[in-house]
Amino acid sequence: MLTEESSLSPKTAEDVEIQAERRLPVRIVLTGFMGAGKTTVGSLLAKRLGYRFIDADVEIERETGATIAHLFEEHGEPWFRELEHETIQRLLEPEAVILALGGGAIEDDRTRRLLLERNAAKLVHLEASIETVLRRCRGTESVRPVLRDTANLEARYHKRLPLYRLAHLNVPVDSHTPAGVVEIIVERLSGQNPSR
Ligand SMILES: Nc1ncnc2c1ncn2[C@@H]1O[C@H](COP(=O)(O)OP(=O)(O)OP(=O)(O)O)[C@@H](O)[C@H]1O
Ligand SMILES: O=C(O)C1=C[C@@H](O)[C@@H](O)[C@H](O)C1
Ligand SMILES: [Mg+2]
Repeated sequence: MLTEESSLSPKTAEDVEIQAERRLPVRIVLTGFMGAGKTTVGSLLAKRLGYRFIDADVEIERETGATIAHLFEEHGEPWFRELEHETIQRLLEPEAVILALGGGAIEDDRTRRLLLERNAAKLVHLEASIETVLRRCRGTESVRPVLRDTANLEARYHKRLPLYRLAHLNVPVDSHTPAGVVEIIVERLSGQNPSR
């Protein structure tokens, strides 16, 4: 005779996967250096899970009616970080959301606290090497103003790395396709393959 537990337990590998995916966090936030793939992977991950995808950079541009490059030039980076913090706080209110952060959001103390201490979301770091970042972002200086500061770019990368690594989950991305990165995130966050 089946015990209550065994009759309720999942029977197929597909059932196991569906149950595990139901345990996924209601908000997943992607962080990482410019070019790590936050926008690309975030949009795919949202489709995969049926969540809404939001890109903080795109929201800031939409709400201000100005490009990020213009905001940096006109108001400077500290002003931008303040606006970015307020925007992220607001964007984290709804559930079933994948939020791609701007590459520098992690530098702001209040943003880090919001992401790491309040348990509102799972923070996922897409970790790309400096070589990958430079290759993927080549020629995009007009839309990524921080790239123009070439003298400080490597130092910025190394200053940010330990901050990104505070994330709940770190995923090395250099040798994975965007779809591959999505599968790793789903597996890890649903506990299907926690050791990877
Ligand atoms: N896993 C990947 N493999 C190969 N190319 C990738 C991968 N992920 C992203 N790319 C490519 O790298 C470039 C940068 O990706 P994307 O814009 O998603 O990065 P980002 O982290 O959102 O950058 P930013 O911080 O500037 O917004 C794009 O051309 C994208 O197609
Ligand atoms: O790395 C950074 O500091 C930035 C990355 C982009 O996503 C934008 O948020 C902006 O260009 C700043
Ligand atoms: Mg992006």
